[in-house]
Amino acid sequence: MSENTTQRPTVRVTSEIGPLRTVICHAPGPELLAVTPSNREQYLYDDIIDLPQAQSEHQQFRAILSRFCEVLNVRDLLAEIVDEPEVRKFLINRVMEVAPSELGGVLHEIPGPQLIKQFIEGKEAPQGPISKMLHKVSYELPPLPNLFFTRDAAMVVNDAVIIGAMRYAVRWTEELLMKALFLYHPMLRNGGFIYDGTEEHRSDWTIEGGDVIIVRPDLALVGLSERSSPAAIEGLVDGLREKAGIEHVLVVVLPTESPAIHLDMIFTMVDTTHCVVYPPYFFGPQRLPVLHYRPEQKGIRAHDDLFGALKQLGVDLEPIWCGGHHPTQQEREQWSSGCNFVAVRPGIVLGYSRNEATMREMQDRAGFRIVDAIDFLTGKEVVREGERSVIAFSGAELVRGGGGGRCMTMPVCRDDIW
Ligand SMILES: NC(=O)NCCC[C@H](N)C(=O)O
Repeated sequence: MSENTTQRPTVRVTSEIGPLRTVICHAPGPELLAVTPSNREQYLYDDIIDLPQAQSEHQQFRAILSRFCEVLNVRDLLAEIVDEPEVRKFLINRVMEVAPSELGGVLHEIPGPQLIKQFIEGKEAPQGPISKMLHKVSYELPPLPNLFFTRDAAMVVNDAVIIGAMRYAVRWTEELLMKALFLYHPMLRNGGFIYDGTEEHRSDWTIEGGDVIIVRPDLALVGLSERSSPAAIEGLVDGLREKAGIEHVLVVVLPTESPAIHLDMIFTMVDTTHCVVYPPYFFGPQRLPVLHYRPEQKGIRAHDDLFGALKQLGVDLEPIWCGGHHPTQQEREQWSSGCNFVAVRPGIVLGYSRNEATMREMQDRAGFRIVDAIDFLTGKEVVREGERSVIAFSGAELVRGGGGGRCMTMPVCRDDIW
């Protein structure tokens, strides 16, 4: 196979909002059925998802996206490369390191589509007498119920790629699937890895995509969160400068105990001039500290709020308050991914319709038109470029997985806007 880094890159992301051209998603599948009330915490779930309902919500989400860009699916992309001996060997050997079992030899013999199915949906181990008696199931290959949050296990920054170093082992196989795609898939040629989480399993060296936000080609926000650690962020910044031209990193320091696992659960950009935020974390005495890190100078400077720090770097962003101005609604809607929008054009974003107070705020304070997903898909409502709109889709089941529109998309190509 030809090397994915020797030809001109096909991936490029220099902002959060530039016109989206290509995005990677994963339609939730039977892997979600592995989650039960007794193991949900281990699988990083707050609740149990109804699969058919989640699938239909996700289908609607992808249908909206596909009106604006090419939507690639993890399964299809893997299917297109898995029969290459090098890819198959990479996947099987590396997955066996993460989840060792007797299966290795068997996996080499099974057809490509079945192999991918087992990697994603997992493979139950035969029940022994104790498991039978105790009504327990174990897995030889772990299922990946968080894979539909494609944002987290890989990130494109400019022309280069970060492979996540996932905080919890239940998401480690996701890193490998993503790495295989960026290593071998001809549609995903890139400028190389800035950081490769598959080589990094120290528990205090972790970085996940929900914590990486590209504001400008030279400026990234990184959340220091439950999921992304100081050591990994420090390890990342030199690579961000050398491989991706990032000169400024603003580290937003989230509290250790937080309803937000990632930065993108409290902050997303929705236009060149606007972002949606969880107010208590940015305004008032509980606001989060921000550290300005300049890789080139190795220096660090503390700021006491994000907006001040951004202004000093020439970024003037107007915050829209998630949940509006009522604390109860702010908290409720933050929980249901009310800050978590994905932009398909500057000023055109997708978000969960249940977050009504946030939507009203976007309408009243920033002139966003609220467009119902069905009306958009049936052509009853048209979204025009240059006219601010939020396409509101239902995600009552999807949200139980712990994320929203941004979490469910990994942009691989956006037009530059600055
Ligand atoms: N960027 C995001 O916030 N992604 C959501 C990930 C949810 C998933 N259940 C997790 O806990 O990892």
